[in-house]
Amino acid sequence: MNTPIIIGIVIAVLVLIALVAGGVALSRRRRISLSDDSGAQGAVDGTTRQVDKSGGYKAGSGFSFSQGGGVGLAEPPEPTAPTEPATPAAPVPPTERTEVDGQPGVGDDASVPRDSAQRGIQDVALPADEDTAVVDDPAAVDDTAVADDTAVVDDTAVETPEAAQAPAATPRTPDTVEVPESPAELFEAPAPDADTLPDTIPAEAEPETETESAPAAEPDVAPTPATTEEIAPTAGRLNRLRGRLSRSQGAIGKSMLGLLGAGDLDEDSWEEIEDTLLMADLGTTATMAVVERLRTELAANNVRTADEARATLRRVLVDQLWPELDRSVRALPHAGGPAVILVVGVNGTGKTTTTGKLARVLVADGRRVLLGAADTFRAAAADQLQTWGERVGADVVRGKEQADPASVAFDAVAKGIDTGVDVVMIDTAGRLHTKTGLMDELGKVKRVVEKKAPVDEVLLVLDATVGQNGLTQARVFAEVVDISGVVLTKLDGTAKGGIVFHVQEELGVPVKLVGLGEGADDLAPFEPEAFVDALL
Ligand SMILES: Nc1nc2c(ncn2[C@@H]2O[C@H](COP(=O)(O)OP(=O)(O)OP(=O)(O)O)[C@@H](O)[C@H]2O)c(=O)[nH]1
Repeated sequence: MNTPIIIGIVIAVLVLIALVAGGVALSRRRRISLSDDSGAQGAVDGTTRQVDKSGGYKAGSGFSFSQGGGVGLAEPPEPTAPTEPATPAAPVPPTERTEVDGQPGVGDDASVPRDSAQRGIQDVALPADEDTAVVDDPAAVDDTAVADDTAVVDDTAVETPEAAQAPAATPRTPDTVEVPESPAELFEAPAPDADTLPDTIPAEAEPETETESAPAAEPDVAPTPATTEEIAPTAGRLNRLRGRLSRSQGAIGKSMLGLLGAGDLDEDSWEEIEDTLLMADLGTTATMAVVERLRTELAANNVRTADEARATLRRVLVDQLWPELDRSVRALPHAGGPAVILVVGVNGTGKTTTTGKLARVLVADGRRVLLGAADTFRAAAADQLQTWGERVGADVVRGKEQADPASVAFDAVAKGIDTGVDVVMIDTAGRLHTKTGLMDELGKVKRVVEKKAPVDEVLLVLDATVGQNGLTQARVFAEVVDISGVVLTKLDGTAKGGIVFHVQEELGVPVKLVGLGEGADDLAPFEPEAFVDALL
């Protein structure tokens, strides 16, 4: 063989080797093989972190409360403009009801309410000297939104409390509360569901009739009974919530880890991963972001083992939950007045239950809590709240059925200032005959309360089991009031825990609390790391 032929053969072999090597590298970038190396020490990034596989949600640090500075009204309602999320999501204009699954929508009611015909928004009397505070802030009042707000205010109708002189509220430990020695006691005697508790409202506790012309009577404050149920220490009782996210764990965590650990990740696998996330209700934006980051990180970090993949998945999911957001509930008193929390949402999402559960946590924390039953739409709602008040050791201000909710809310805040409580929590109505009626009423409740004290926190309660409809509801509420936090309830009853990602993405507002059951202590602070650990 002559030399040129030998050189040609060598060059051909070299080219062939280069092509094969290039092909392998390319295929490795597109397909990621994972071996089951769960016993191996050392994970990606050199850490040796052991991931909790128990599926337990451990919000070990308890609830975080802070002082608020007041939450303003949302921008004057642009009828079709959705609230701008912090991270731009595909703009979806608020629509009328879109769901077809029979779940309640904003302003819907399953049956025609018995008082729908005569119900309207009534005028509430306000002190004259405080009117200017609101008039000064044109954004705070949109009288076009509340048709009968234009009526003349009767200054005599509400006694003006000495708000400025109200003593600064100091936390105290209620002496009627017995704290159990061990959280185990709570397992032995779970709290009954509020809905199933007997109606304990005595006949004489029925509120006085409120009329526009008559001077407002002292708000009807339901007295706290002498003894209350035992309240669990918040830190210990959160252990009870272990396993409540098991359905979402199966749908997100197990599915994702199964796919990532199955071996070669080709395009079909990535499509399956995408579908898994979408089916768990993460929404398109969060799903695409998670998939994109997973692809990049798995390739860049040369992830090869299932443990490494799990660590990567955990990091990506936690980051997508915006762990840097402030999730403290603004429930601490300030500047001589109580914190004011407005609890809003459609009917049946768990507003009253959440109000009761949160009041329970606050009371256990040594705070004095006053509850305002501004859901005057149905008497049972106020009764339910009053039952909660009795359980947790909080007074309740309520009005007559069909009383103006804004008036009840105003009375509650006034009473809270007078009596020096730490926090006033106002439970609002979740239904009216029309969406417009509900929103007008809610906007008015907030504006009227703000004549007395700033609203520190507006908690939107969403039912995690209703999926996309919850987002539609959320957008409608966000148009009317500045939502400062979301409470996602019934996460125990759904495999779609991914809604947490979607809600935050959509509203740009942090999920602060999660409801994980019907029990009095089944409310937990939302912690991204603990939540993701519970899923994986
Ligand atoms: N499984 C589960 N059920 C919950 C949770 N939170 C609330 N519920 C239940 O949901 C139902 C409705 O709760 P409510 O608190 O009455 O809801 P609401 O929003 O106040 O309803 P309206 O007063 O009609 O506006 C009750 O049976 C609660 O026990 C939760 O986190 N998990």
